[in-house]
Amino acid sequence: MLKLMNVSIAYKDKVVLENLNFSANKGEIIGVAAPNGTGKTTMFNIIANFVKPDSGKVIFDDQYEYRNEKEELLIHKQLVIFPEQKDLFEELSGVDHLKLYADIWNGSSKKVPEIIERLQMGHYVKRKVKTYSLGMRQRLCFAMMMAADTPIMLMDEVMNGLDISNVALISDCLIDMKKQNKLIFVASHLLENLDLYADRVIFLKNGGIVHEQVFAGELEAYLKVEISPSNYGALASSVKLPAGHLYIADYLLCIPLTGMDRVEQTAWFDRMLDWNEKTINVGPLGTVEHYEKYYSINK
Ligand SMILES: Nc1ncnc2c1ncn2[C@@H]1O[C@H](COP(=O)(O)OP(=O)(O)OP(=O)(O)O)[C@@H](O)[C@H]1O
Repeated sequence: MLKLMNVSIAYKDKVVLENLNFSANKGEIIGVAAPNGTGKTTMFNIIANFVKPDSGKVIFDDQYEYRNEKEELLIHKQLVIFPEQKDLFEELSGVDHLKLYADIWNGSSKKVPEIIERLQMGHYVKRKVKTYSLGMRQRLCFAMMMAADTPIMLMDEVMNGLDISNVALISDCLIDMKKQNKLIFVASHLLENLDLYADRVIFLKNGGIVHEQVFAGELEAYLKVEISPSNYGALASSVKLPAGHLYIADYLLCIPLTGMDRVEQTAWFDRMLDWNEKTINVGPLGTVEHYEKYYSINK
C-alpha cells in the first residue's frame, strides 16, 4: 500500500534520512521511535509531500507517486496527517473543525456526532477553541483525523499532553481504526503505549531503520533482571551466561528463556534472585528495551 524507496534528505550538511527503504500495508499500526531530532516528522512530511526528498520516492498502491498535481490530489484524498495544535482556529469551535475535516475528505459530516461521543467531547466541543486546555485541543486534533477517516493516517506525538484515561481512550480508538483496515503511523515518545497497539515499531538512527520490532506471533520470552555494571561483571565471570543474553543500557540483564527446559529456566530464576537489585520480571522485549538498546547514552 505504501512504499518508501531509497529516500534521502539532508539539511545543509546534516543528513536526516539516507536511502530509507520501507513498506507498509493496510490494517497495520506502525510505531516510529527515535530520540528528538532524528527524522520522524521529516519522514511523515515526505510521505505527505510537504517536504521533497533530495532523492528517492514514495509510492502508493504500487502505482501512484507525487509526479503531478492530479496524482498528488488522488494521494491526498487517501491520507491525513495529524494536525498541529498551533494550526487550530482559535475563534472556531471544535464542531466546526470536525465538520471541516469531514467535508474536505468525505463530503459529509454524518459521522461527526458519533466521533464526539466516542471521544467524550460533548461537554466542550461547541465552545470556541480558545477556551480549550492542552488535552482538549489534543483530543480535538485526534477527532479531526477520525472525521477525515482516510485509509492512511500519519500521527505525530498523538498522545502529547493527554492524561492516563485519555491515553487509554485514544489507544482504544487506534485499535478500532486498525480493525477498519487503515494504515496508521504513530511517532511517539510514549514507548510502552506503542506496545499496546503497534504491529511493528521501527527505530530510526543515522538516517535509516536501525531495528524493526515485530509484535506478531510467538515472541521470545526473557528473564529481565536489573543489575549494576559491577555486579554484571562479577556474575559474568562466575557463570557462563546463555547465548543470546543482552545487557541493556548498563542496567538490564535479559536472559532468553525460550528454548531452555523448565529445569534450566528455574535454575536461572534461582540464580538471578541473588543478583537482582530492584526488579525482576519475565516477558518479551518491549519497545522500551529496544529503545534503550539503540539509544542509551551509554552506547
Ligand atoms: N526545515 C528544516 N531546515 C533545517 N533543518 C531541519 C528542517 N526540518 C527539520 N530539520 C532538522 O532535521 C532533523 C530531524 O528533524 P525532525 O523534526 O524530523 O525530527 P523528529 O525525530 O521528528 O524530532 P522530535 O522527536 O523532536 O519531533 C533535526 O535535526 C532538525 O533540526
